[in-house]
Amino acid sequence: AGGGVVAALLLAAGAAMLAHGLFVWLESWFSHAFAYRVLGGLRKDVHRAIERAAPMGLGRRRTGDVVARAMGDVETLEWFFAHTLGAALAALITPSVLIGVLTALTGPQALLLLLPAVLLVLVPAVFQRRQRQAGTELRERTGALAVTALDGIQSIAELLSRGRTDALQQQLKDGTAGIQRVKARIAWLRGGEGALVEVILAATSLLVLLALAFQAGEIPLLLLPTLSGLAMAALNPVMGLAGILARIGEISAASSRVLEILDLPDPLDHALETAPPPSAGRADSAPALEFADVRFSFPGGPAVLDGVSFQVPRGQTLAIVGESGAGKSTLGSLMLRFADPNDGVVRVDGHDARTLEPDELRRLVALIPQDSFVFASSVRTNLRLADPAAGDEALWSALRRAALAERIGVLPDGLDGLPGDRGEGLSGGERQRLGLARAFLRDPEILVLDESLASLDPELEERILTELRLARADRTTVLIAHRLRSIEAADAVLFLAAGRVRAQGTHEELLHREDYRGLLASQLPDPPPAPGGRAADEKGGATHGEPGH
Ligand SMILES: Nc1ncnc2c1ncn2[C@@H]1O[C@H](COP(=O)(O)OP(=O)(O)OP(=O)(O)O)[C@@H](O)[C@H]1O
Repeated sequence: AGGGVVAALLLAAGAAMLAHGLFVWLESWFSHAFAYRVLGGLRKDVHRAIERAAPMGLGRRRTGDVVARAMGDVETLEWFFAHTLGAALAALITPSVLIGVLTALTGPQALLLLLPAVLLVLVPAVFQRRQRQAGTELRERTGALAVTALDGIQSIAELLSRGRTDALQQQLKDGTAGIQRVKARIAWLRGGEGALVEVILAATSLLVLLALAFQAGEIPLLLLPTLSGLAMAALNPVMGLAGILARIGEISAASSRVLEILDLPDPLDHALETAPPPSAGRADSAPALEFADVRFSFPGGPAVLDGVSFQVPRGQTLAIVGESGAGKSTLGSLMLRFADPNDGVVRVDGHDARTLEPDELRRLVALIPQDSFVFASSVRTNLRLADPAAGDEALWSALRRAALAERIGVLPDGLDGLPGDRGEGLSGGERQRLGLARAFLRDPEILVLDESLASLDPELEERILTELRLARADRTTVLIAHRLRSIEAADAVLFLAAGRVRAQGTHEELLHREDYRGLLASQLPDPPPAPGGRAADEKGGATHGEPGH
């Protein structure tokens, strides 16, 4: 009879091995497919949240840390999702089957094996609080190190010029040492968990042997090793699950960091987007751009714009001037719907900007920032950002109008190349012109230039302003400008001070104001002899002094 049982056991073991192999394979495939499906969505959501919030600043979060969250933390979650489901299934199925077989062969005392199985899963819980603390600290330190490394690369010229690279290296060293310390603590905790697991296993195998020894009369001796082997095999997958649960601290830290990104406040008010169909077309009589009593503040901050009202008729150019920090760039951000005002309305072509989807609005309005971002790619790719379908002819024409064709023409690879990793082989002004070439390519109805001509010499500035005028007669342009030449080129000037409209009118009109002349003092020619100048001042004060017009 013993031989029959052995044959049956061997057969069962062979079948179990096959089933196990198949299960591992399917599980791995399924879990990964599942994890990547779930987390592919998560990655997208994380990027969307960053995209929403980033133009107006990520608060006190720093780029390197945000990148660490979007990449490393999401990856940790991916690992967890990809492995936990299968491990949990295996920890359920394998012990149930094996303990069932053992119960059939040796009697109900085999059910006692459930006890160590439960104990093994509980081990991580003992260490969980401390693991979570260590996990959070590890994630934070990793993020901080990423910030230091990224800042270090981006500020390298500054650091070198100040002889501060030693300090950076020290910081990197300290950061790494800090991470090592936390990792050592985690290893210590894991070691404790491992030891506890080993103790439970050793006790179990001892008890199994003892139990089998007591039954020695009833069970063929030959079967004892097999049976005790089966008993321990029942606990194996449980240990696998316990191993994954041991990382729960790190994983919960990663997920709360990712959730923090997903919960970044949305600076846009989407409630009106579905309201009136914007396809109703533009109201030709309406100004291209209008701000009506707009107020805006950053979360928790003071008012940056405080009751700003102005209009720009279609085809006209408005220059926005004001001291540093007056709120000029913030005005530009609201035109692009990087944020919506707290109060008041921004209208584009007569439509409340909040009724236009951001993408739709940004087809009408384009912003050229002071530092146009140059991607680590070719000139062609960099330009096609503005118009993905543009052919070479259009690209060259845009480059010509941005006065950059000659410089790109002498590159060995032409449009396919780009000097430097991210255009470092171009001068500041050339990079700025690359940004302007994007504007020519796109030819938006409303163009906002935020100090985008600041790095150009006066001739180039003049030339680009002329090209912009020629390119599209009905274009409305907003120039955020410090330089006289740009301001003089505008049809009207909006003079902003501390978030309020100090005055508006033509440049000539505003020149009568002392504060306006004060702002431009270093660029204005010496004032004419006394009598005329003083009279103009007083007259200007009376006509244009009232704010908000
Ligand atoms: N992301 C932000 N979070 C909080 N406050 C901000 C943020 N960005 C700008 N501010 C503040 O808002 C105010 C207006 O800034 P803004 O950039 O609009 O000024 P600006 O007139 O364009 O200045 P500059 O000529 O120096 O570029 C400033 O006081 C600035 O400190």
